[in-house]
Amino acid sequence: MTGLEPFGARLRRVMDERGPLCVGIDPHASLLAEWGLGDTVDGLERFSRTVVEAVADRVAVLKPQSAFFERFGSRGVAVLETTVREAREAGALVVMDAKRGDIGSTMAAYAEAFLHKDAPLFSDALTVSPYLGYGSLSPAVALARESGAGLFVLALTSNPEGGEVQHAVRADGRTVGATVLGHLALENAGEEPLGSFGAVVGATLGDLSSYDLDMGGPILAPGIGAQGATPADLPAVFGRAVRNVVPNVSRGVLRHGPDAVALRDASERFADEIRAALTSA
Ligand SMILES: O=C(O)c1cc(=O)[nH]c(=O)n1[C@@H]1O[C@H](COP(=O)(O)O)[C@@H](O)[C@H]1O
Repeated sequence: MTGLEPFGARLRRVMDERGPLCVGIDPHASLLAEWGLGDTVDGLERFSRTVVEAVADRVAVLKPQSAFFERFGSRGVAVLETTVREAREAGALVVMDAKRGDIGSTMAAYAEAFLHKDAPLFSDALTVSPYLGYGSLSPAVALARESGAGLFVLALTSNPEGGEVQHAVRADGRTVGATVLGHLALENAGEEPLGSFGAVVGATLGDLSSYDLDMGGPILAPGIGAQGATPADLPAVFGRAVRNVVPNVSRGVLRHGPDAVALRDASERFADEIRAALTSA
């Protein structure tokens, strides 16, 4: 299989051209209602298309949250396929937020579903959970390398409950989260200008100076906007690794719809605030 150029290289380029913002496509039932849309497949389709038309030609990354599409069954998944295709055609990279993770042999099938270049849901990268053991992700790592796709592996998540697993200290004295970051550093070794194997680290987490976040790959940083973090927090949370951060905003942008201009303006405001925060870092 001839793959695309590696995800990390493609991501670095689009981040340099457009800035690093990732807008999440999270069609919550409450947002569909606020937009005056039905909680229906038609509403889902109009919501997703509006977001793609408003911002896919200007942000680096769009991140559809699969659950909000799966909720509608096969017709919702069909909308997800169209959303991914149209976002990619407009020049954004698509991170499929499906947070898959399973025993290795099943993980191979999840990888085929999202990371095989001929799959209907092929995406530039996929969020995955390493909490069945990092090694269980090997089939996804292998297929991502072959396709020129990437992974974002949950390391230190934005939700307060995550700490009981991720900050837990192993027998060797390292935390579970640091162990995940260590695995990613090995995957990305020697990859220039940026590796394809990223971590998810919440922008809400405050001081992370005890973690080595500089692992050669991108860091997807959700939590800005609705979860309380701001672009100004990024330098303090991520330190030197801030140059590799892809900050995600979902509801903070989406609540400005359904007007496309208002959505675009909201996304530009976050992009400007992120640029200002990174410049001062
Ligand atoms: O993997 C993710 O994207 C993710 C990881 C995490 O630790 N926290 C987190 O909020 N997310 C996702 O990021 C998005 C955040 O949405 P907002 O809080 O509306 O900006 C949702 O789609 C979450 O599922």
